[in-house]
Amino acid sequence: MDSAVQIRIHPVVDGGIKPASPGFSGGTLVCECADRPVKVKIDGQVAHNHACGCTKCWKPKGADFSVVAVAPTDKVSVLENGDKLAVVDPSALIQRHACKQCGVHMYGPVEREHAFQGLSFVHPERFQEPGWAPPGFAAFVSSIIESGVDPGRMDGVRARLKEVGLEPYDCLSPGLMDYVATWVAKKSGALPA
Ligand SMILES: N[C@@H](CCC(=O)N[C@@H](CS)C(=O)NCC(=O)O)C(=O)O
Ligand SMILES: [Zn+2]
Ligand SMILES: [Zn+2]
Repeated sequence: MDSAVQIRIHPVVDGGIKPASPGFSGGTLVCECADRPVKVKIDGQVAHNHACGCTKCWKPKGADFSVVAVAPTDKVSVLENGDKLAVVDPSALIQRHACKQCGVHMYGPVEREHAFQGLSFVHPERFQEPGWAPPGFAAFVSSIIESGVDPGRMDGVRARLKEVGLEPYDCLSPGLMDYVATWVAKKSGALPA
């Protein structure tokens, strides 16, 4: 069997990445609960969508990666059943609000002083509407080993990511890393504000 076939990056990647709809103006994220699902509204398109291999981002069952993007926190609102939400790790930079019943992470605002302050991390695959911006790269790829992936599979995983057009990085993409470093340098005074 072709080894690529056995690699499960994520359902929205493995099934063929669908392009964004130019007219997508936002939608509603819905958790996996059949009863009283949590619903979160996002106004506008998401940005910086990517596959993330870290242990902290929510992954659907059987996937080695999450698919996660950002939206401005002021464009995020809980529509229904917010009483089912709880913050997974209050000490983390990203305050991931998960459904206590099904475990899906619904939104994760960055409130701390940070380059990403004012943004919320969301999982676009939970939109009930099509047309959201697809993932464009893969972040924290080596971190999938921390979830138990055999290190010997990494060459195949990286080859598969490249094959589907998701350049693999072991942290964020160079553009985002530069953005974060620039923010830090401006804060410390190493660069003019
Ligand atoms: N190797 C670590 C990496 C965790 C990590 O740094 N995740 C990134 C990408 S989501 C991050 O920005 N985390 C901030 C946070 O979790 O609040 C793991 O897999 O747990
Ligand atoms: Zn749920
Ligand atoms: Zn992550």
